[in-house]
Amino acid sequence: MSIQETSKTTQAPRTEQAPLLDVRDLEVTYAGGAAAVRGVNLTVEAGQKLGIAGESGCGKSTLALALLRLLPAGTKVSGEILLDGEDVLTMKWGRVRAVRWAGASIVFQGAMHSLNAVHRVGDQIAEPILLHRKETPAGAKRKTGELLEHVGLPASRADAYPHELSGGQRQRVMIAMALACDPRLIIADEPTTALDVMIQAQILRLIEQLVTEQDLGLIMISHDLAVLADTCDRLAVMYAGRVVEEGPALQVYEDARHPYGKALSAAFPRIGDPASRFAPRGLPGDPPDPSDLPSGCAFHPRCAVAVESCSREDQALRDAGRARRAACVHVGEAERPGAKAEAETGTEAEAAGEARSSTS
Ligand SMILES: Nc1ncnc2c1ncn2[C@@H]1O[C@H](COP(=O)(O)OP(=O)(O)OP(=O)(O)O)[C@@H](O)[C@H]1O
Repeated sequence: MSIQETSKTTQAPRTEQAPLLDVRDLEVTYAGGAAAVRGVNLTVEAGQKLGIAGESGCGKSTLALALLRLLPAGTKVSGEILLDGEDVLTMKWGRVRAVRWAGASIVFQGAMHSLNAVHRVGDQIAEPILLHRKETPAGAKRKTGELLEHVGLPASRADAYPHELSGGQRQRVMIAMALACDPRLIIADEPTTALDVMIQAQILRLIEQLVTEQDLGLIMISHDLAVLADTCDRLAVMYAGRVVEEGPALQVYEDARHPYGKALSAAFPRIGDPASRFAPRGLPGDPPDPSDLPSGCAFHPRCAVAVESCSREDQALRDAGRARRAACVHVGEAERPGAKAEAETGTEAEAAGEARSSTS
């Protein structure tokens, strides 16, 4: 699994070993002009777990919704979303509806809002099985019971209404529903938000177990880098609609190369470092308005090490060592002509940034 910066004109050949999901140059702009996803490239192979992290508003959910064409009418979407080699963006609607269950399915946060309060959970799980798998009612009932047991609930819970289940049980139902038509890819958008830590850990282990057993691809979205580092193989960090850093999950979490990745990671307690639990650091300022993005690198107004060119030029993802890639002028700068002078300015900017944050 990797995330790549490719030129808009470059089309990688579709080979027999094409990844399960191959997203190329994805751009999403909402009707009001918010550029929520900008030039995202990513791939997910079967059996792999990609975490997508970033502050609220950086475009994580928009990316997830775009993958299954769930965005509101009037939203402009361009690029390619190849699921098993088939472009979701150019499919006919009938095919999109089938792909939403059998190709890839989403587990949303807050199961109470996603489940229909007036229908038994079993009927809600059975519905896509009847519709897309064309099972008989008896076959759909049997499969529903199997799915519930698979996610750790007794088959008899099929008769329960959502309000009769705990938050963790409801989220298990959502996972069973996502698995109803045997998808190849699961997209989990903050699947454990609003659950207590013990239940959160159980749900994360369940998702991991199902992905491994069934050789599924997983995209897990969260603002919690620590949860993603614990669950996923790889991590992509988004800022203002772009992937600014990606690499092996633990390495990105423990040693991010992009100043935003570093700041995000510093905001969480370190595994094995109890002292950090009491000293998580915040990032001054707010993410930019996607309808009015800063010029150059969108992170430069908040960046403690920004140099003059950062307000003019955005950077592509580049090799940051140890299989990581980061979109920052300082990454790999030793080899770049003129880097020394900019780095010195950066040191001054860093000092100024520290002064700013210590006084704020
Ligand atoms: N339907 C919409 N119409 C217009 N703008 C939208 C819409 N949905 C989201 N946005 C904007 O797009 C940007 C990205 O939002 P998105 O929900 O994808 O971010 P996110 O990273 O998932 O945030 P969160 O973690 O809070 O869910 C935000 O600035 C948001 O206000």
